[in-house]
Amino acid sequence: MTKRISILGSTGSIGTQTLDIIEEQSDRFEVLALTTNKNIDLLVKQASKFQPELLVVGDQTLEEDLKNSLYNSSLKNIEVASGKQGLIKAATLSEIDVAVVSVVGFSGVVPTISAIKSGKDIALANKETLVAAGNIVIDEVEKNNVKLLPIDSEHSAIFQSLIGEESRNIERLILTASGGPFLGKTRDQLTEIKPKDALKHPNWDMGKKISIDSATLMNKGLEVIEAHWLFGVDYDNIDVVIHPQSIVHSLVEYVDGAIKAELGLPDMKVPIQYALSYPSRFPNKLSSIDLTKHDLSFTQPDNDAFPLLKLAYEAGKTGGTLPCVLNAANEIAVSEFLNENITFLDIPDYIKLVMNKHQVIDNPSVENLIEADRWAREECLNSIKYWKKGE
Ligand SMILES: NC(=O)C1=CN([C@@H]2O[C@H](COP(=O)(O)OP(=O)(O)OC[C@H]3O[C@@H](n4cnc5c(N)ncnc54)[C@H](OP(=O)(O)O)[C@@H]3O)[C@@H](O)[C@H]2O)C=CC1
Ligand SMILES: CC(=O)[C@@H](O)[C@H](O)COP(=O)(O)O
Ligand SMILES: [Mn+2]
Repeated sequence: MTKRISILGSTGSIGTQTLDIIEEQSDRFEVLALTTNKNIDLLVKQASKFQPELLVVGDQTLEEDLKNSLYNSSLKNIEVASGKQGLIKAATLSEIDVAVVSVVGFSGVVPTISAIKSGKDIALANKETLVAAGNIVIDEVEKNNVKLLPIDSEHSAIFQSLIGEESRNIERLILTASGGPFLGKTRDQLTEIKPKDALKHPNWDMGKKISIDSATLMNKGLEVIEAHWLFGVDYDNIDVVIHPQSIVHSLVEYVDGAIKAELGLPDMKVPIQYALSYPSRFPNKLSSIDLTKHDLSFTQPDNDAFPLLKLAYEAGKTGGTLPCVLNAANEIAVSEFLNENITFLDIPDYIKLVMNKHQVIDNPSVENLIEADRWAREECLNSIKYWKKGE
């Protein structure tokens, strides 16, 4: 039977790789909806290849442009929607079996929760959704009895390492981190970092936001919180090790001392395909590794040069709206760093500033989270403006 899919964020790094897999396995999948934020040229190209029923552009001002691009073509019968409601529509289409959520940032929260409430399985790349709204997402997954399948490489590795095991036998999860492009540098050596240097990830070719998060180690902090919610493991039982080769994608240690892991070359198509084929596996010409050609090493993270990993643990342990605020302030700080309005070393300082001002709400509702996200973005931007004025 073919699986019917919506891809939220089809024009991004994960979205385009998901479509590559679907093209390679075209008898197994059917694409019913595709979404972009602004890249309507690529969206239309994707539509002509995959013939979905619905196209969505996140930026509402581009809805007319998208309609015009379709008007004089064989695609004119495709439905068009835009904005937040459009994303929800794509995530909840009655005919789909699974929503691939590969948008970036907090924009994934409401569509993901809506899809779960409509009984859809979720293939989740968008870690920010679990960071900001993990309590609600997991609640809804249980209530609606849907599958939440991780695409993030570390979480896919842990998910695979947990198959056949009882959760009470987990001693700890061990997330691997590449260390990013500045591994081994001291804080003093990070003062002159430019966005183009921070965007050069040593092992993975990814979107801009996650590439900067990898360079600051915030990506690993977000992944610790993501792992806590996905696998129900306490923060004290989640460790991070630096593994510069990104070949061991993460590990699980059990109470008897045995460790299970998933290994492979750094290639996101493997975890994407697994999320779509689960519980089965499909043969594919995906990367195969020659283990004799790789030395594997593991060291401790440097929390002085890269303070965001520790800060994310603190936010996760406090819980409530604090992880949502950490995420929102990070989204703003990363975007301001990419626009060269703040320095690389400013990123953690602004996030801490916003977190320190926040009044945490426990057991937040979706509305509480939307408000905390809005507040933290505004607070972070205002703090940046204030400090820049004083320069
Ligand atoms: N790339 C990777 O290898 C990995 C990514 N992830 C996670 O997957 C998610 C996607 O990452 P990645 O593919 O790299 O990101 P990209 O920036 O490459 O793509 C993001 C996608 O989301 C769309 N988008 C961006 N902002 C919005 C918005 N406000 N509303 C609606 N759509 C939006 C983009 O549209 P447009 O094209 O117009 O910008 C694009 O389609 C992130 O959460 C990331 O952390 C996890 C593991 C690995
Ligand atoms: C591919 C993937 O899952 C990314 O999250 C990747 O792990 C980022 O690399 P870092 O380990 O440098 O954060
Ligand atoms: Mn990852």
